Amino acid sequence: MTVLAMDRIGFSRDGRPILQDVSFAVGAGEMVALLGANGAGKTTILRLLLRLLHPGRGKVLLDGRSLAGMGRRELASRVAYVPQGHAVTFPYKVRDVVALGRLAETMFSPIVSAGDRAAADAAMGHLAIGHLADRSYAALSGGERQGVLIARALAQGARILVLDEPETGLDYGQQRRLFDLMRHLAGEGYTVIATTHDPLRAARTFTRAILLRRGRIMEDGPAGQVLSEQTIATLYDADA
Ligand SMILES: Nc1ncnc2c1ncn2[C@@H]1O[C@H](COP(=O)(O)OP(=O)(O)OP(=O)(O)O)[C@@H](O)[C@H]1O
Repeated sequence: MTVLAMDRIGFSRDGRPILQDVSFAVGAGEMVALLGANGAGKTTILRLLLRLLHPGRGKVLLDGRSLAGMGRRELASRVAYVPQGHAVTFPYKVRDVVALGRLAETMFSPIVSAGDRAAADAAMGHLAIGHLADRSYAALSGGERQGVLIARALAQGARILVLDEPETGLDYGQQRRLFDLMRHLAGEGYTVIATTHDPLRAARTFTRAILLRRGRIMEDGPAGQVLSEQTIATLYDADA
């Protein structure tokens, strides 16, 4: 069943088309890779899904309802963003970073309740990172940080996770653990949508790939089939 969809989306900046006629529908339990050359429009799609941008044409639909009329709180409880593992200078403990996911529920109240703490602990337990709870977030490795940011998204209560190049800066082992985790969550019915610059891994790991070329969908289908040598060559050859 479709949980999140784009219906004939068009988006321009300064009169320049960035996305044209982009349509797709994603169901629960799908793990979707969004691939394309630099500037193809991947991040723009993520930002539209999170309603950080508004489409010029078409609609983004969550459970069949347009995002346009949805409250910020409702949206945040359904769709969570996992940014690239960013560096922080403040000495937050991991538990506090995960509890920040509850801000969507507490409407930005600075008070984190016992319930919020319990949700944060549950999310860390779910991802088997409870042992990091009292560590400083700033002192974690890139892979550990990504795990914490995913826990924050789970603490938010969202079942749809939107990740921006989650493998960036991670070594091979950390990448593998991260993708295993994403696959595990998809197996539990979470919807995972991630941009990536690694077509070979996407072909092996994701259930589905959407290939974006110059703001249009070039291919959309089972990742292992869609990501052939030929399509990968076309996708990344800007002059072709
Ligand atoms: N704030 C902005 N103002 C003007 N143009 C922008 C802005 N953000 C993005 N763009 C343009 O929109 C197009 C799509 O950008 P987007 O970031 O979605 O691409 P991407 O596929 O995510 O690229 P990358 O792989 O480099 O992250 C690019 O041509 C980019 O220059």
